[in-house]
Amino acid sequence: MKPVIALTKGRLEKQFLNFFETLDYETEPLVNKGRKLQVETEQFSFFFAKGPDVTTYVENGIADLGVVGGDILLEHEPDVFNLFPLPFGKCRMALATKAGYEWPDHKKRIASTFTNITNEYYREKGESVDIIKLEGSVELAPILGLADGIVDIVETGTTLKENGLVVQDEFLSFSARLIANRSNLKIKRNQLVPVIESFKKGANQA
Ligand SMILES: Nc1ncnc2c1ncn2[C@@H]1O[C@H](COP(=O)(O)OP(=O)(O)OP(=O)(O)O)[C@@H](O)[C@H]1O
Ligand SMILES: O=P(O)(O)OC[C@H]1O[C@H](OP(=O)(O)OP(=O)(O)O)[C@H](O)[C@@H]1O
Repeated sequence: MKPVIALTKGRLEKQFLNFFETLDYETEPLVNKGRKLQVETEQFSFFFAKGPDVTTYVENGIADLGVVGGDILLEHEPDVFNLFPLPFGKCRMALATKAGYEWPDHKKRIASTFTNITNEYYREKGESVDIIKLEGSVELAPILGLADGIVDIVETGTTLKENGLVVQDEFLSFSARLIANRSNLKIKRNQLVPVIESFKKGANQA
C-alpha cells in the first residue's frame, strides 16, 4: 500500500502543492483535483481535511503522515511525531484590541479560536481572564463588544488593519509541520523514511 498523507484543506493546500512540486514526485492529479477529497498519485494516497481533523486521522493511524499548521499542534496537542517545519504557512499568534482601546478594570474577556493557547498565555502572565470560543472572523468580537481583545493568527496584518484593530503583543511564530503516526512510522519504516527524507531535503532547500 502507498503511504497515506493527510493534507490541510484551504490556505495550506495551495502552499503545499507549490512545495510538493519542488520534489521528484508526480503532481498532476493534485493540481487537477477539483472538489475531490481523495487523490491518488503514482507514489501516494492523499486526502484533505480541516487542520484539527488532520491530526485526528494521523493520531489514529488512518494517515501515515500529515501536513498541518504548528498552531493546530500547539492547540490540540495530538499524540503524533511532530517531525519538522515545512517552508510555508508562516504566521504568528497575537493579542489584539481596537486601536486606542483601554483595558477595563474588571476581568478581561478574550475571544479566540485557540482557547488553549490563550489560556496558557494568560496562565504564564498570572492573569485570570474569561475566554470566549469563536470559530472564525474573530476580529468581529472587539468591534461588536463581545470581547475586550482577541488572540488570533496574524500573517500580513491586513485583517486587523482593515477592521481597526492593533497588535498588543505578538507571542508565537508558526509554520506548517510534517507529522507522522507513531506506530506506522515503525511498522512502515522502510517505506516512510525515504519520503520523510525527501520532504526534509525540499524543506532545507526552500
Ligand atoms: N493568514 C494566514 N497566513 C498564513 N497562514 C495562515 C493564516 N491563517 C491560517 N494560517 C495557517 O494555515 C492553517 C490553515 O488555515 P485556514 O485559514 O486555511 O484554515 P482555518 O483557520 O480552519 O480557516 P477556515 O475555517 O476559513 O477554513 C492554519 O492552521 C495556520 O497554520
Ligand atoms: O494577517 P492576515 O494576512 O490578514 O491574516 C490573518 C487572518 O487570517 C486568518 O483568518 P482566515 O482567513 O482563515 O478566516 P477565519 O476568520 O475564518 O479564520 C486569521 O484568523 C486572521 O483573520
